[in-house]
Amino acid sequence: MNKMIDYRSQLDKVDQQLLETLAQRLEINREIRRYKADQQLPVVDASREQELLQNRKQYAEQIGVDPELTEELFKQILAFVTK
Ligand SMILES: C=C(O[C@@H]1C=C(C(=O)O)C=C[C@H]1O)C(=O)O
Repeated sequence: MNKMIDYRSQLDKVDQQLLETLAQRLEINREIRRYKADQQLPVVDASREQELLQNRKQYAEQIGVDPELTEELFKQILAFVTK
């Protein structure tokens, strides 16, 4: 049981880091949204998104993370930040 408490405490810490990293990304997205509005640029850049998804999947594979999970995760983030 001590082992489970230790594992869960490790997960709590990693999840906190994940959320803090997500918060950083979303803040950059907010700045880009303001910049694009000022410059009258379109919110979505489909070719950048395709390139990003390929890069993230490739890097995920390199470090042993499932590429499909990675694709799903980034598609969700991209849909959220461009809606
Ligand atoms: C941030 C941008 O705007 C949108 C959001 C993206 C992102 O969050 O990575 C990528 C492409 C765009 O659809 C950008 O053009 O770089």
